[in-house]
Parts: sequence; C-alpha cells; structure tokens
Amino acid sequence: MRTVEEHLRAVLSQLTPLPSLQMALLESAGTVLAEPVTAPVSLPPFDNSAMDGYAVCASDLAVLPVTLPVVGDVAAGDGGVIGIRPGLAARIMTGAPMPGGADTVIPVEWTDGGAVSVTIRQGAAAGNYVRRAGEDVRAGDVVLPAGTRLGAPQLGMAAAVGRAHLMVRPRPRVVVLSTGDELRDPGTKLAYGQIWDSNSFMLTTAVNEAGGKGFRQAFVGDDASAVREVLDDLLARADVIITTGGVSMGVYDVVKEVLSGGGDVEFQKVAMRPGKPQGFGLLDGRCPIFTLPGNPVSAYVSFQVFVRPALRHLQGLPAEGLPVVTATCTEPLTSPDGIEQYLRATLTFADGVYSVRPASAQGSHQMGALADANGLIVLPREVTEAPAGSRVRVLKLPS
Ligand SMILES: Nc1nc2c(c(=O)[nH]1)N[C@H]1C(S)=C(S)[C@@H](COP(=O)(O)OP(=O)(O)OC[C@H]3O[C@@H](n4cnc5c(N)ncnc54)[C@H](O)[C@@H]3O)O[C@H]1N2
Ligand code: MOO
Repeated sequence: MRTVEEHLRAVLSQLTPLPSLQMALLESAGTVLAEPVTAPVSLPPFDNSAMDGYAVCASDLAVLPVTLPVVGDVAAGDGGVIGIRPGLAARIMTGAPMPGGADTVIPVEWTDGGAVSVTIRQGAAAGNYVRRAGEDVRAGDVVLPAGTRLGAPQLGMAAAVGRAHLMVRPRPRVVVLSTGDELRDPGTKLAYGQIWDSNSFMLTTAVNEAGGKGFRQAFVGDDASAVREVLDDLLARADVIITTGGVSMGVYDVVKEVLSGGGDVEFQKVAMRPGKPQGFGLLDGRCPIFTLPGNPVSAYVSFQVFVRPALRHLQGLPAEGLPVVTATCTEPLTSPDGIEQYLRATLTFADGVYSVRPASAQGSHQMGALADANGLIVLPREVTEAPAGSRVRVLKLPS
C-alpha cells in the first residue's frame, strides 16, 4: 500500500498550474494573481480632508474663539481652485482636496457652522484631519504580490490603484460526478435500497471552499457506457473531474472498470482510514481525474487530503492541505498499525490551549458525526495507541 505522502506526491507530480489569463476585476474574485500589482500613483493622490468642516491656517487658532470669513466651498471631486491665506477659511467636505495655503481642518462640530463666516471654538495644530498624499500607498509600491488570492480587500485594492483587469490563474473548474445505481436526487422519493446522493453536493461545496469552481454533474448509475459517455463529455468543460463510488472490489465497481483499461488512471490502496481505495490519473492524457471512494466520509477526507492541495497547486499556490493545530485529546485512541487514521472530532480553544474530543461514531458512512465535527484528528501510521491527554495533530475543517 502507498502512504498518504507517496500518493499525494504522485498526484502533484502530474499536475501543472493552469495558464494565466487576463480577467475583468469582478470576475477575478477568488482567483490567484499571476502578476504583481503596482500602484501607478500614490494613494491618496492628493492631500485631502478627513472631516466635513473648515480648512484654515493653524496660525489663526492661537486665540479662541476666532471668527474668519469663508471664501467658498470645496467638495470631494472639486479640482481645487480655491486657495486661502492667513485670516481666511474655506468650507471643506471629507475627501475634498486641501485648498492651497490651508494646513489644518477644523470639524464642523467645533464651530458655529457658518457659511459666510465661521466662528471656531476649538483649535488644533497644523495637519489636523489632513490625509496626506501617499500616506496609504506610494507610487511604484507593489500593493498585491503575485500569488495573492483575490478576496474582497484585494479586489478593492486593485480597483483603488486603477486596475480594470488583472492577470490571474483562474479558479479550476471542477466537475463532481457521483456514481451508483442506488442513488437518487434529494427531493425525490426513495424505494427500498435507494439513498439520496449526498457526495456530489458535499464535494461541489468543498471545491468552492478550497478555491475552485465546483459543478455538480447529475449522477450516473453503474453502467459502464453511461459513465464513459459522461466522462468524455466532461473533458470539454472541466479542469479537474472528481468521481465518487465504484472503485473498490465489488462486481459493479464501474468507475474502475471504465478507467482501468486505458492506463490513464492508476488505482491504488492508500494506507489511510477512511479513504483506502484511491484512483488518480490524467483522463485522455490531460484532464486530472480523482476517483474517490463512495463512502461519504471517505470521499470527504480524501478530498481534503489529496484534492485540496492539488487545487492549490493548479492555481500556482503552495500545495498545502488544511491548517493543522496541536491539541490535547480528551479520550484514549487506538489505531491499526501502518494506517494513517483521520478521526472526526470537536476542537475547542480555551485559555490558550486546544482540546479535541473524537466523535463516538467513526464509520465511513456516518455523515452525522462528520457534519457535527470541526476537526480531523490525524494519527500517523506508527501510532497504535494514544492515551487520554496525548497531544495530537488536528486538521481544522473549513467553517
Ligand atoms: N471486499 C472489499 N469491500 C470493500 C473494500 C475492500 O477493500 N474490499 N473497501 C471498502 C472501503 S474502505 C470503501 S471506502 C468502499 C469504497 O467503495 P466504492 O468506492 O466502490 O463505493 P461504492 O461501493 O459505490 O459505495 C460505497 C458506499 O457509499 C455509498 N455511496 C456511494 N456513493 C454515494 C453518494 N453519492 N452519496 C451517498 N452515499 C454514497 C454507497 O451507497 C455505499 O454504501 O468499499 C468498501 N468495500
Ligand atoms: O477506506 Mo474506506 O474509505 O475506510 O471506508
């Protein structure tokens, strides 16, 4: 049997990051920058007011109250035609350019709010509520390095430095296909022996959580020609395909049957629980395909351990898995020798320390315990026993 590390290495060795392309700003949400973004101008581009009030000369505020004539208004967006000198004030709005000659801003609350002349009750030194040109970003600064995942603040930053398009690596389009004669769509009636397809919904969501673009394909039954037809079809629109089911030792294990022949996909037993039967390859020599086991918990754990790092690699990011913490386990644990075990668990953080409690239900069909968990305890291959109070590694599940 392969170890988890060996299987992951074998998967990653066959993947190359997706080519970068130019995308409009909003479309690029969730993609990864393939170029550094530099600021063509400083931000703010000009000295401006942080408050609605009056632009004045600080030297006029030595004795208070003081009354000054108001020479005019400056609003945000004004081209800055107004200037003042000592003895004068300009009414100014937040974001408006500082008038020439003014060196400080007095908020309207510290004044009588006059339009023709203003009486100022409270003073301030030069620079009060003035936002200086370049105090946020300087022209020429790299504001977003290549390899940044574009979330809301990063898109805002790109827009703030005037970018309408960015060179990015797109979110990999990942199509999830469940297989099995027993499957039916949620919302329909079940006959005895049937179950609702949960894997495709779970994994499509997991893809999105991992930065990919998930698409759920309607499930197919245990029919080799139907599976082959759907897979052929998916080649045109998927960067990655994930199947679930049909890969163990049963006589209806149709995914294995369809993909074993061509040599594109290798089926392996990996020394892990859950998730032992794994398949991976390049369909038609080009499209990565993961054939994950059908048991829902096995499929989910396999996704987090193998598919998540692969999706990151495709986006040119380090092929990392879920974040890991060390926690004190509240219960004694046992594990078969030579198998890496992933136990569904509840992770808590109190007084600066993580504790973790394994779920009592650890079957690979037991979705209840998975849905209730926020962590996976990882027991390495060589560990067969861990007494209560042991320090264990825990993968934090996306929330
Ligand atoms: N003789 C052996 N039998 C099994 C072995 C083995 O080594 N020798 N391995 C077991 C392990 S471990 C796993 S994991 C499963 C993997 O089986 P398959 O990938 O072939 O999956 P299926 O047989 O199609 O289904 C397994 C199980 O999961 C349910 N399932 C399948 N798809 C879905 C879905 N989309 N949504 C919800 N549930 C699904 C299915 O009904 C089965 O109960 O094989 C063991 N057997
Ligand atoms: O490996 Mo199976 O994935 O244990 O249930």
